[in-house]
Amino acid sequence: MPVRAGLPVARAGMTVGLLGGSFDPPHDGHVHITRQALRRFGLDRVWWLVSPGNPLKAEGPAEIGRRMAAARGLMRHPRVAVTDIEARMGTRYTAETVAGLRRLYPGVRFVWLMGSDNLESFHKWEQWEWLLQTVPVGVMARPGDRIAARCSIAAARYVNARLPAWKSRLLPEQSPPGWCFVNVPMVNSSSTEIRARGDWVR
Ligand SMILES: Nc1ncnc2c1ncn2[C@@H]1O[C@H](COP(=O)(O)OP(=O)(O)OP(=O)(O)O)[C@@H](O)[C@H]1O
Ligand SMILES: O=C(O)c1ccc[n+]([C@@H]2O[C@H](COP(=O)([O-])O)[C@@H](O)[C@H]2O)c1
Repeated sequence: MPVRAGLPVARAGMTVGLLGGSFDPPHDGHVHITRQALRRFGLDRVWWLVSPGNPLKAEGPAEIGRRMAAARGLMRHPRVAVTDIEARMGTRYTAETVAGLRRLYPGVRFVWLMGSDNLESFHKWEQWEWLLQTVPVGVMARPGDRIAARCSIAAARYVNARLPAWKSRLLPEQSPPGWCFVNVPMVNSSSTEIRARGDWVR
């Protein structure tokens, strides 16, 4: 299948936030940070990248078709697309995905989005410094992880590249490296907790 088939459309000059995740299952925390990201980072679009599987997690997630269907059922917004881009491109590491998207969408300004728990472990990601030096990164507060994230290895190494929260709407225009932490109102949902309750069985 050509990679373009089934991929969202974006024009050169658009700003697109990428929210990668297992979405196993998707929940209102994902919806909440997506809406916050649109507003706080002044994005034209957000794309959910429903991952074939987090390379750092030993256990695989539920089948991707099921996670995609659940995500599409939950995330309804005219400027948000739920995608299986990584499965289509055959990528697993975020750096590979971002490199592929930049080739497929020349002129589109991508911003990598994540909750603060991911900033804490960001330095363990494949080619994380390349990623930070290639796309701006928008980080949103998540219960329990705000302080540790701001003291993380990545945050400390790139302290000079941090954009203050009051300038968050400038993030997409920022020449990398650039990242911004926004203290959004927090929603205390997690996929782990939903699975533990037995409300989603893999
Ligand atoms: N409640 C939340 N508040 C802020 N960010 C969140 C929240 N839930 C998920 N995220 C962020 O959304 C992205 C995708 O998260 P993911 O699909 O792993 O959900 P999760 O609830 O963290 O899942 P799990 O518990 O299985 O690790 C990550 O960047 C994560 O930090
Ligand atoms: O590229 C990596 O090394 C890497 C390591 C850990 C997580 N990620 C990405 O981070 C996103 C969030 O992952 P998860 O499993 O916490 O939802 C998802 O897009 C993963 O592919 C990427």
